[in-house]
Amino acid sequence: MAEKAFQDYYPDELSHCYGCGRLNEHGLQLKSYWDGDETVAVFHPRPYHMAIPGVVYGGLIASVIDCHGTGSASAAAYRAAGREMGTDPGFRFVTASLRVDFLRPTPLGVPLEVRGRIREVKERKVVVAVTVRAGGEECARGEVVAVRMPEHMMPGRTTA
Ligand SMILES: CCCCCCCCCCCCCC(=O)SCCNC(=O)CCNC(=O)[C@H](O)C(C)(C)COP(=O)(O)OP(=O)(O)OC[C@H]1O[C@@H](n2cnc3c(N)ncnc32)[C@H](O)[C@@H]1OP(=O)(O)O
Repeated sequence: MAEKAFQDYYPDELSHCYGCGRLNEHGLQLKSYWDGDETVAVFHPRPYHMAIPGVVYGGLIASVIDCHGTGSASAAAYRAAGREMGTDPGFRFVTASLRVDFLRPTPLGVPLEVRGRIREVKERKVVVAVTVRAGGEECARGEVVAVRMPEHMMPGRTTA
């Protein structure tokens, strides 16, 4: 059986995110995995993910960093707790802060390798450093501060 991506463990009601929701047919459907102590995702930008001809749109790059970071945060919290992903109670994270540095133009037409390194794991917060490479060259890097999703953000909850 093929390895499940972190995002494949998200419950249905939390699988509609534009960047990583497996149930969002219009979204990017990013898939992230462990690779030793790092996390990795490969994303193939479409021709319309364009900034200027030949160059990937920066917002797309920010989106893949964001969702790779929050997925990695969830996986890291499970690993730190010695638990299997998908077991209850769930470690669900949202983005508190997203920083992106664009180091050079990211070429369209080649896959992007997105790698995460877990910088910090606390009870409510995980910090993930992320790099984006195209054709082996680092084109962007960023940092995601992910915080445990507040109960009031759960779908169907209307009160804080
Ligand atoms: C099986 C797995 C399931 C997984 C399902 C997942 C589905 C995911 C779906 C896909 C999602 C895709 C992604 C998306 O698109 S998620 C959508 C975009 N994000 C949001 O809408 C979040 C909106 N913001 C909030 O709700 C609150 O501000 C949050 C919850 C984020 C923090 O609330 P609150 O402020 O009350 O938190 P705290 O006081 O307990 O602080 C806790 C720690 O966090 C640190 N901090 C806080 N803010 C920041 C900041 N701006 N920079 C740096 N650090 C910050 C803080 O210093 C503290 O650190 P420390 O002092 O402990 O060191």
